[in-house]
Amino acid sequence: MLEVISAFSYAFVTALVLSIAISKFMRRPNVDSIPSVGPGGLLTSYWAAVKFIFYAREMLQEGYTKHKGMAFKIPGLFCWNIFLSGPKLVEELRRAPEDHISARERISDILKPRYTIGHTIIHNPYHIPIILTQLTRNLPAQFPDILDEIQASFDDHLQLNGYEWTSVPAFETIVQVVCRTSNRVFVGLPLCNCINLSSPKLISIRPDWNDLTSGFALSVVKVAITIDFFPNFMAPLVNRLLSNLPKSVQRGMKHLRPIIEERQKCLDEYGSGWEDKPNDMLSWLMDEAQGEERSAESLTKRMLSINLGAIHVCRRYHLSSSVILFTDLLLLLFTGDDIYWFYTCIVLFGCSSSVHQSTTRRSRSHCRGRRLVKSCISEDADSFLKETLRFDGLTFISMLRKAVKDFTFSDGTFVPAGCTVSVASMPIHRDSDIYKNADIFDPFRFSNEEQEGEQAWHQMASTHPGYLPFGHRRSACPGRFFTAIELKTMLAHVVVTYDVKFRDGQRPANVTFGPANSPDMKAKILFRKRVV
Ligand code: HEM
Repeated sequence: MLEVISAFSYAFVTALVLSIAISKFMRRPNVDSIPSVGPGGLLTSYWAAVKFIFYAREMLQEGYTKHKGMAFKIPGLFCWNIFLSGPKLVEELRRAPEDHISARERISDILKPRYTIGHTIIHNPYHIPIILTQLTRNLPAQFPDILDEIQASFDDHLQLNGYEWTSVPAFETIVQVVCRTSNRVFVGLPLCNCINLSSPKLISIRPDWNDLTSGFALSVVKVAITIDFFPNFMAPLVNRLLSNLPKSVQRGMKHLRPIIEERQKCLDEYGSGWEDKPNDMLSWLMDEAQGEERSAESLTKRMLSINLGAIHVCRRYHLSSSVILFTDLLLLLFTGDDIYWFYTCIVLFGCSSSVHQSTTRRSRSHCRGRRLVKSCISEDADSFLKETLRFDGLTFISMLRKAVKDFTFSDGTFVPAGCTVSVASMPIHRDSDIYKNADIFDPFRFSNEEQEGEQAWHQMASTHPGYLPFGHRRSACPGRFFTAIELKTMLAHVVVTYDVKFRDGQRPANVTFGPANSPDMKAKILFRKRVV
């Protein structure tokens, strides 16, 4: 009897999902004039949509090769996905008005902010100019803290025993390091001791706050994905059953409320004359927040959302992050012996391996600190990261948008309201008309003046129609300057401080899901203290 009931439930759920999918499909706008990759019929297009989950790279490459400089489309389960290629269309997409082609609407479709992070985060994004300007401007002042936190968090999470090799999960370790480093800049040391007048005893809030911020991103994404599978009218119910936003906000407020209240007290008392005012994200937010946004609850939601962008967002939704990039970079660096040695020599000893041979142990360790700082800002480190993003792109597409009104590009490509539009960035990054030897990983491609180095866009954080990991111009990632410094410092620290290898010397294969491409999240790497 139980078996019959369970078979019936499966059949019911399958029928429900299929009928929702078919009804959404039937309402897909007509985009017949745009060439398709894969079949486009009522049922066959489902095959193409499923194929895209496993072969996105190949399908995007096929579209790019056949329709370079134009638009092409690939069916999704519920809508047509339109992809653009070529600098002209990329520039037009960037210039398209937000009320026609909207980044906010697309991100709302993806993250369901009404349910997951709060509607106002998307519709009153006052934190974005703060990330872009205040955070970026303060990077030199923040650098000693960034370096200090990176050193401390690697120490804490690797737990090395003398010079023995220790195996750690790469992704989880990097999540912890990025989480701590970002939050050192976002909210300062565990307790803002300069202002906690009522409780001089320092109590570390860090483990729980770290736990919360690193877990928050994942839970937001899970809820958003689940809601996607239900019709709109059921979203509030699904959300109520699954969402832990209220709990997360309460948990976050336990840590942030006392800090916010103390800071507010000092602001009221000293105003602009408050000499010890903390110089961090929380303070900048408090300076700019208006009305209801000033409450501890709203500020906590805002801080959690900034963490969501900074730490790790979702593979499933083609949003990449510092964590995935750094894990990928580590795997690349320590797979290729040549790359590793060349890079190590540059970081430790300047530019050539002959210097490496001749440098004495004493002078090596003496130079270490200085070199570390120097290498963080070196063009080579920058080029290394930029090349990793180009070559092994964490997603195959960029500039995710949704048409909220019909829009026509200058070449006549007509995008009806409701369709999604993105740029096929992976084939652009591997286009040999843009990059010499595009299929070769050349860590110093952008710092080598004879190649792309002479062009204005050789820096990791600069954007260009031929380089799109952060989007392009106006709505490009505001945290890219911060992430560049954070990751270069992490890279230099790892190379200077540790020897790293895989257990069997083999890099585990990347995992792809639709247009998302990430290193194996379960990969383990071995660390040991570098012998000097
Ligand atoms: C390797 C690291 C990172 C990558 C590859 C990355 C990539 C991106 C991309 C592709 C976008 C969308 C741009 C567009 O729509 O055209 C974006 C948006 C965003 N990123 Fe990042 N990001 C990274 C790190 C960060 C960090 C560290 C922060 C915060 C400090 C951050 C905060 C944001 C925010 C708030 C947005 C939304 C901007 C908006 O809606 O206008 N990101 N990022």
